[in-house]
Amino acid sequence: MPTEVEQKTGTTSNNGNVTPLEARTVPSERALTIWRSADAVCFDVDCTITVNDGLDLLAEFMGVKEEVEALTNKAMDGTMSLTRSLEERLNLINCSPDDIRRFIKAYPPQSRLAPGIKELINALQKRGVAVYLISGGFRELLLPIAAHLGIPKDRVFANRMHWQWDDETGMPTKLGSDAKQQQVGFDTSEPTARNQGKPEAIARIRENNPYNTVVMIGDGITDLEAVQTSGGADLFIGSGVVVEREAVVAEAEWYVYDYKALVSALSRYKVAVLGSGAWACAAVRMIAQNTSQDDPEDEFDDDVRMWVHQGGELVDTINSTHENPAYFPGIPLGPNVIATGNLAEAVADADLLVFCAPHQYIRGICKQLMGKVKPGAAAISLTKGMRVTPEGPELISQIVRRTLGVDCSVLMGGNIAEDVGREQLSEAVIGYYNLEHAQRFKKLFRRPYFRVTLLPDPVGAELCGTLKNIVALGVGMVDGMGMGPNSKAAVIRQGLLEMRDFCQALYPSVRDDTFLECCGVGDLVATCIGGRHRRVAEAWTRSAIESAVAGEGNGAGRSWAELEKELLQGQKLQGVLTSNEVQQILRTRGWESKYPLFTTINRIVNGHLPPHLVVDYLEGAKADIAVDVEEDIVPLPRQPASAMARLFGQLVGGIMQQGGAAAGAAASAAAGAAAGAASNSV
Ligand SMILES: NC(=O)c1ccc[n+]([C@@H]2O[C@H](COP(=O)([O-])OP(=O)(O)OC[C@H]3O[C@@H](n4cnc5c(N)ncnc54)[C@H](O)[C@@H]3O)[C@@H](O)[C@H]2O)c1
Ligand SMILES: O=P(O)(O)OC[C@H](O)CO
Repeated sequence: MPTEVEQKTGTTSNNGNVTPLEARTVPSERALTIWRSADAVCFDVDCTITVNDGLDLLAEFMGVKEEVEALTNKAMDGTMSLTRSLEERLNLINCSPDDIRRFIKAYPPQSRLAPGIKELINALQKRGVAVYLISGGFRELLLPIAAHLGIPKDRVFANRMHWQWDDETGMPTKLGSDAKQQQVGFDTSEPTARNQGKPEAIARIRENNPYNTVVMIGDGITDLEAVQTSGGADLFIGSGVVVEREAVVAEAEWYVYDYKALVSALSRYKVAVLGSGAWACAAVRMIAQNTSQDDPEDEFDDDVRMWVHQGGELVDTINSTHENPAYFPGIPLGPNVIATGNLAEAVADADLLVFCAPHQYIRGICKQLMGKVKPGAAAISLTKGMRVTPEGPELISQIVRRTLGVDCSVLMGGNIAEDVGREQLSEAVIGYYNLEHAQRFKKLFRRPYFRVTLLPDPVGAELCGTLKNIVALGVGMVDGMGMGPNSKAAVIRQGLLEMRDFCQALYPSVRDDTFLECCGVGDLVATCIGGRHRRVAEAWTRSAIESAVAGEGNGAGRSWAELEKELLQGQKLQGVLTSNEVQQILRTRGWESKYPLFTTINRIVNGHLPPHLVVDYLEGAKADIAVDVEEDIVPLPRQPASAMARLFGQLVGGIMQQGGAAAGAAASAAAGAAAGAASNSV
């Protein structure tokens, strides 16, 4: 086998042929897909044994080596018709059945198998792939090889010798002493007896078997024909394991010097999910359903590894009960989900990486993964959030790409984890740069209840998933004040508008129609109806009002951290952090007034304005609030300033005096006044 250097420089290989510069040893995606989905693989016998289909060796055995070899090469190089070359070779060899028996005894198949061929055929057969031998050689010489490789006789396509029958003994024999008269001939009606015979043999195989995908592997020009004729093979793989032919190297879509390359390309994609929260569990469940499913392509390894941040007991519980009681109780993940607390172990050998942890941890996870990810792996991020650095914003998929050097798509949509776990209809898009990776991920995620479409706007999709969390906080505030659907719809509409403007201001390539997709308006509506951000923001607002009414805690109510812990029980509330991150961008770019809803929500979240102003966001954004940019970029915001809290308390007190249950309506009316007061007092 030539070394990599020899291949690249076009030097002479060990068999005397010149290796072309462009040896196609790296399969195209097309070739890989066909190879992995093959129902039948046909081998030319020449590339399964170290000496040309036995005929050359038989020639040596019969003492006519050089003459026969020359004829073989003429047929292989296409300079002589196959039929003629066979006739002439057979005439020269001129053997009897007894000669063949002696020959096979002298050269048993196991002594001349090509390196790695048995392992390759075993691997194919283990996968349920039908293996054939198709050869321009002779059945009489090939059947022992087929038997040794575990290939049934009826899967051997080759020529058949004709024998003369001895009048005396009734046994097949050769005649007389004159070589010319001893010719036994062969059956020229077999397709393999002529050029174009291999595609014809494959067409026959296809006629008699329901194969969708057939691959031909060989080292000669007649093998290459298998793919150049309609009805023949879907893919030709050139083999340089035994002999390398320039014409074949030049034409083969994929060329191998070692059968190990084919065995390893057969192996299925291994999947690792990084995260074990509710959405990670819903995702791993879908993935595990798909990888364990019997599908014709069978592209994925059944087992799916899931990294569990907590490790320890939770890992053991998941592996023994196949459930994650901490984040996804009552919903089975699947017996083929294998949890591990070891990040490196989770990604070892993984071809497909699914990132699904809260956004604030992704950078740390990636740092730990540097140098541990398989080269050529592809990633997808399900995480909603972004990072803001002094240099500007960085999306989660960008962090993955930058730190690990792998392609990273995103999967976004209105996907409340528990609903997906209950197999209720949900939609998602895969935003992608690399279409082939996106298609593979689509196969990994799509389920009858989970519709996945591809969207060539990865940035738009990811930012939508990030920004909707801010709007959901606003909707939760509206709920917390007891306001109805009209007010929520108004906040949602303005939120969608600001989401679009913000995305396109930062990334002008983001498409308008992305906002009408399930990652845009779909996710926004789902989160604002049933998400945790809405729920926690509602509780936060109610608590603030109650505390103000009771005159306790300076009207501050309970903190976000406290409510996150109590209501989400380990799940993370990313929207508060995202609001601060987005606000830093708005502030540093002087865009706050262009995004009045985002700005007002951020000021409310941080206690600079009362919640009522969420429905009067134009006023909220006008308030002249001095904030320390650096100080604001903290994981959880500080409590309201005491001056603000007092103001908030007075305001709510006034509202409550106006009519108890009607407080919500009154609150919105009072919001304008509050904004003015707030701007004066902070
Ligand atoms: N929950 C949903 O319905 C849903 C739906 C769609 C998208 N998402 C997004 O998916 C991502 C993950 O959400 P989720 O619901 O799976 O999890 P989550 O947001 O509820 O967070 C819990 C997970 O965070 C992990 N965690 C806690 N501390 C950690 C640390 N220091 N380092 C690393 N991991 C840590 C926990 O182990 C647990 O797996 C988020 O970005 C979220 O916005 C969530
Ligand atoms: O529960 P939330 O608010 O984090 O939203 C969950 C998902 O992002 C909805 O698609």
